[in-house]
Amino acid sequence: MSSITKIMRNGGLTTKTLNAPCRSSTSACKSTLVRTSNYLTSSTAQARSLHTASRWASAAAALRRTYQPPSEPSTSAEQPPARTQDIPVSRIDEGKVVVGFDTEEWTRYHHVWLRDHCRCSECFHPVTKQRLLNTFDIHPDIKPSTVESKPDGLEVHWPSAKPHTSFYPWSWLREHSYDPSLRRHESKSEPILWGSKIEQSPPTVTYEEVMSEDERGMYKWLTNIDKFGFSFVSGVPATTEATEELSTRIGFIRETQYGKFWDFTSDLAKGDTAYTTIALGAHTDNTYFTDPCGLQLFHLLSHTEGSGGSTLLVDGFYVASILRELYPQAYETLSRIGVPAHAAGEAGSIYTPFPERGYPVLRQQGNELVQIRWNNDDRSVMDHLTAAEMEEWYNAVRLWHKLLTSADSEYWVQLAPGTAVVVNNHRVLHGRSAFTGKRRMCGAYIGGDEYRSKLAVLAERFSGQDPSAVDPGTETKERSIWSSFL
Ligand SMILES: C[N+](C)(C)CCCC[C@H](N)C(=O)O
Ligand SMILES: O=C(O)CCC(=O)C(=O)O
Repeated sequence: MSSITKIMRNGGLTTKTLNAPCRSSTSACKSTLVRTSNYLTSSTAQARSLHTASRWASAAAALRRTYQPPSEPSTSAEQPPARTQDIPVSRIDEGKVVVGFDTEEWTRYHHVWLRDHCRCSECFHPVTKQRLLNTFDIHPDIKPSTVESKPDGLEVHWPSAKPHTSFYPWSWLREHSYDPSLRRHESKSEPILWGSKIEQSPPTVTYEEVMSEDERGMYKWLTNIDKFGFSFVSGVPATTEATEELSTRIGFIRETQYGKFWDFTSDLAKGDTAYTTIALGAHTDNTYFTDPCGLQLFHLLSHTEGSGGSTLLVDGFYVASILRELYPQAYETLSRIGVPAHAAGEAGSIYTPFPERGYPVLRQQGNELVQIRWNNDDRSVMDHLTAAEMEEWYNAVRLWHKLLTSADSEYWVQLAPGTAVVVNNHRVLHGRSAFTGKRRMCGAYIGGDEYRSKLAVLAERFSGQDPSAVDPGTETKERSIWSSFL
C-alpha cells in the first residue's frame, strides 16, 4: 500500500515519508508531508479515486525527477559550487499546470485560471489595471500548447487561431498560489495589541512630518494607525482649518448627519450625548450605520472655566484577545449575535443598520477578528433572540464590559490644543470623562476604504520599507501590473 494510501486511510496525518526521498531534515519532510497530507485530506473529495492521487504522486515524482536540486556543497576544502539561480520547473497536467519551486514547494494552477489572469496589454489594461479579456470567451477546457520555465517566470503558449502567449513572474505565481497556497504570511503586518501601558510610549508623529511634501511622515502616521489602531499628531495648529487640512491628507472626509468637518461643544446642537458634558463610556462610533466610518480624528481646541473631559482609548483587539483566552464561549457568543442600534436624536433622520438585526460586537473573518462594533448607549431593543440566547448574550457582554473597563485595558489621556488623535474606529474604542466648563472639540470621520487606499499607495511608493528608515530615491514611481494590491 503506497504512503499516499496510508495518508488517505489515516485521515491525512502520518509521519511516514512519501515515496520520493526528502532532501531536507526529517522535520521538513514531515512538514511537507503534513502539508501534502493536509492537501490530500482537504482535497479528498477531488482525489477520491486513488487513481487521481497516484497520478498526482507520479506528477510530483516526475517534477522531482526533472527538478535539478542544487548540488550539495562539496565536503572538500574547495569552495562549494556557486548556486545557480534555481529556475522552477513546470509541466502541463490534466486541467492544471504544475509548478515546482523546489523539491518541497510545488503547486498547481487551473488552465482557465492562468488564461483568465493573463496580464498582457491585450488582456489587462496597462494604465487602468482593469481586465480587458472577456473571461467568458475562455473555453472551459482550455489547455496550453506548451509551457516554458524562463529565468523570471512562466511562459504559457495558448493554442488559438491567433496564437497568444502569457507570462507570469515566479514571485507573482507564488504569492497567488492556491492549490496549495505557498504564500508567505509575513507580508501582512500584524497588529500590535496594547493596554494601559501604551501611555509610556504612545505612537506619535509630528504635524511637520505629516505635512511634508515627500509624504514619508504620512507613511509613518498611517503605519502607526495600521499597527496600533491609533496615533497622535503633535504640533498641530489649534485651528479648525489646520485640523481639517490634516484630516484630508488621509482622504476625503465622510459627511454624516453630524455634518462634514465637525466643530462641537456641549450645546446639544446635534441630537447626541457627545454634544453634552456627560461621560461617554468606551465605544466605537456609527454602530447604527451598515458601514461604520474607518477613522475618527479628534482635536481639542479649547477647554476653559472647567475641568474633566479626559479622553479614553481602549484597544478592542487587545480586550477581545483576553476575552477569547479566558472566556471562549463568551467570545463566540459576541461573534455570532447581532446587536441592533440607532441614531435618532435628529428630527430629520433615523439611522439603523441593514439588516436591522445589526452586527455582532466582534466581527470575525475566518479565524481573524476584523472589527469591533460596540456602543451600549446607541444599542436598540434586543428582541430577536430566544430566551436562552438573551441570557447567553447578557452574560457574554458583561464579561466583555468587565475586561473593557479594567485598569489594564483603559488608556486615559488629557488632550490639549495642538495634539490631534486619530483612531481606527473598527478596532480602538474611545470615550471621555464628564466635564465642566466650555470645551470645544473638532474633527472628522474618514472612510475606511480611503484610509486603506492611502496606506496602500504609500506602501507601494516606499515599497514596504520601514517608514522611519525610507531611503530617499528608492521610491516606486510607476504602479506595476503585478502589484500585490491588484
Ligand atoms: C460627530 N461627533 C463625532 C461629534 C459625534 C458623533 C455622535 C456619536 C454617536 N453616538 C456614535 O457613537 O456614533
Ligand atoms: O468629546 C469627546 O472627547 C469625544 C466624543 C465622542 O465620543 C464622539 O464624538 O464620538
